[in-house]
Amino acid sequence: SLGRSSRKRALLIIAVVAPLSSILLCFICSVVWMRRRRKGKANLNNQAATNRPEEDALVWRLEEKSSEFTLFDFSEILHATHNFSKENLLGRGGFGPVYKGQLPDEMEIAVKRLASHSGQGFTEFKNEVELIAKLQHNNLVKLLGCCIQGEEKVLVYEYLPNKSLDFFIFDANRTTLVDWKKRREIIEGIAQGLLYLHKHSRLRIIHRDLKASNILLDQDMNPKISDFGLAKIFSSNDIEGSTKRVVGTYGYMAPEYASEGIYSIKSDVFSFGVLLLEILSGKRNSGFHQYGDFLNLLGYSWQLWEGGGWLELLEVSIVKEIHTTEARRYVNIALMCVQESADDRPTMSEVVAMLTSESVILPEPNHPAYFNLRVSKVHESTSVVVPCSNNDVTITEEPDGR
Ligand SMILES: Nc1ncnc2c1ncn2[C@@H]1O[C@H](COP(=O)(O)OP(=O)(O)OP(=O)(O)O)[C@@H](O)[C@H]1O
Repeated sequence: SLGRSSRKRALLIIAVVAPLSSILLCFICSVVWMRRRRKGKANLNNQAATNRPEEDALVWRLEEKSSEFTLFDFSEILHATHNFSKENLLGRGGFGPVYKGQLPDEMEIAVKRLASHSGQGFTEFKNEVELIAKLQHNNLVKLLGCCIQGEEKVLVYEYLPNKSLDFFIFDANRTTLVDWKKRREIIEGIAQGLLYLHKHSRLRIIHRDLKASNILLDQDMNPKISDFGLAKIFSSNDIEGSTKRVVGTYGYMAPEYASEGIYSIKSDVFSFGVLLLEILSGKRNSGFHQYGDFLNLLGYSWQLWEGGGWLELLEVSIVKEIHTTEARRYVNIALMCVQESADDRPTMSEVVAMLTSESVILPEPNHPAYFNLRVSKVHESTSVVVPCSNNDVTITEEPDGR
């Protein structure tokens, strides 16, 4: 009877294990099949790609460089986004709409469809693809792949479910969802992401459009810097550039970049400083808001700093959570970042050191001339591209409404 019962048990185990292992086998086969299919499609896609040499070269380079990078077929993108349906629309940026999508393996994605009328479309797209494909950091949005087919240029990113930072910090109903502890983690995450771009990635990258709407939040509210289409690659000796076409966002641009088109890692530091003031205060630097005598947050912050009333700058919900010494330190760091002279601003390595160690002594920030400015026409928080002569100050017009 002992033998019979162990035979029974063996039969029972076989009855349970056999179907399970065949399900597992089917699953592995279908994953392999899907991968092969995608690779095959990518190759077909390459052959079918337009004959423009620039595009061909891009496709070739992508294939060679990054094995994790997927070249999607346009039909896959259409399927994932329900034909770019309204329901899937996440929002519109300076270079086109962004849609939520889902791949056949249920992975959620964000699909950025480059507007065909974007003046700098292909170049911006090409930069973005080339740059992000190489970057790996916890505080950067991951680019999963792209699709180039005829006039269609599409970027596929990991989907981040918690929207962007501006959605929380500038809305009185949501601002309490990000307490001081979370804000501190967000500030440090952004600083680490930017430091990686400036220093620790293989390339030197200047973001050029850092702002609250370009900070996306994952399921744990960790910050991820997005939108690298405007960034530039620099060789290790080249830390500054100049352009006749200023690309950035009103309110976040360093004075030398806005007026002369000069950008450097220090113009990113300026934008970081503005962002830091916004996170501390819950107020936008530019917009229709008026802060005392000043039409922007920078002037207002300087006024409070010099009068010793900087505690007033802080968002009311965080005032009770933050120690006065720590609050002063953060305002001090922010004001150092937005100093008028790029040379006076700290590097992101220094910023990270100041943020993470209380033993780092902070110098007093220099009083900038724009403290006295009454900026009257700066009012948008959307990326703009403005032609810029190296002699003229161009931030005088309102950007086009979209
Ligand atoms: N990876 C993503 N996951 C989830 N939502 C995203 C993702 N990327 C972008 N979005 C959302 O799509 C919208 C448009 O984003 P996009 O980056 O194109 O423009 P923006 O940052 O709002 O503006 P601009 O182009 O002026 O910088 C935003 O609401 C953003 O939150």
